[in-house]
Amino acid sequence: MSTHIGAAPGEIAPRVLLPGDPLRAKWIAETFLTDAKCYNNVRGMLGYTGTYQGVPVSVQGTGMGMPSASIYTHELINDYGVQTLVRVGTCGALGTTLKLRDVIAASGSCTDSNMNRIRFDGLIDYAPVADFGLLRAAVDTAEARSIPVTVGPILAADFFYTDRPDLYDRLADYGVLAVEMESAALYTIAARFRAKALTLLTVSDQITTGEKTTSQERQETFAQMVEVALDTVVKAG
Ligand SMILES: O=P(O)(O)O[C@H]1O[C@H](CO)[C@@H](O)[C@H]1O
Ligand SMILES: O=c1cc[nH]c(=O)[nH]1
Repeated sequence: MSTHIGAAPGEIAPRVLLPGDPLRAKWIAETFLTDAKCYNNVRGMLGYTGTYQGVPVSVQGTGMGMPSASIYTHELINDYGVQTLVRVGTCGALGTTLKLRDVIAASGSCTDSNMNRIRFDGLIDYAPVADFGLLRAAVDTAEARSIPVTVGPILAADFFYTDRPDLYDRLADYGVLAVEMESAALYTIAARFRAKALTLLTVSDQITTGEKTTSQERQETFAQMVEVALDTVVKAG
């Protein structure tokens, strides 16, 4: 086992889906995977491995925010040899174009986090980006399933409750689609260790209009995003 994951060697598949919510991990495993077995309950951060279309796939909760997601990403890659990581998260849509339950594929991730400023001594604004093969596979897969997906940059924020909503308006002016809290760390750590990563999101909150989905819906729905993620890891993992 690693410091935060209780799996034995070989119990985690090379392809992993990453929801922030551990109970979404349970729902995904029970709903979409065949013969899913729980391999982790350390800190209640549930992880499962099963098969999808005959291919081994794991699903691991990461918690909320970049420090937590960084721990799971680092250990999955370095302690368990995971090669392909697709986040399946929720987000707040910026601007007015995207609606509740729309699906986004994050081509790149802006961030207000200090993590990469520390990594690069504050001298470089590193640009965390998705793996192109995964992004292309996700777009193809969504098209084959007739699921509309919007591709573009997002913001990975350290704040859920922000004091600076004006910055969200400015980011929307610059084409940033949505805000969530993990993608920049996922993309950066995957790049550092030569793994492949992508973030898929479903709009759970419309920041501009104030519309929201329920916590039950955040935990146990958003099937279209999960189907695209599973097809993507099987096709391009
Ligand atoms: O639904 P998840 O995957 O947790 O993602 C989003 O939801 C949480 C905030 O409610 C943050 O983790 C944010 O990134
Ligand atoms: O507004 C939102 C919704 C989901 N996740 C976030 O980080 N922000």
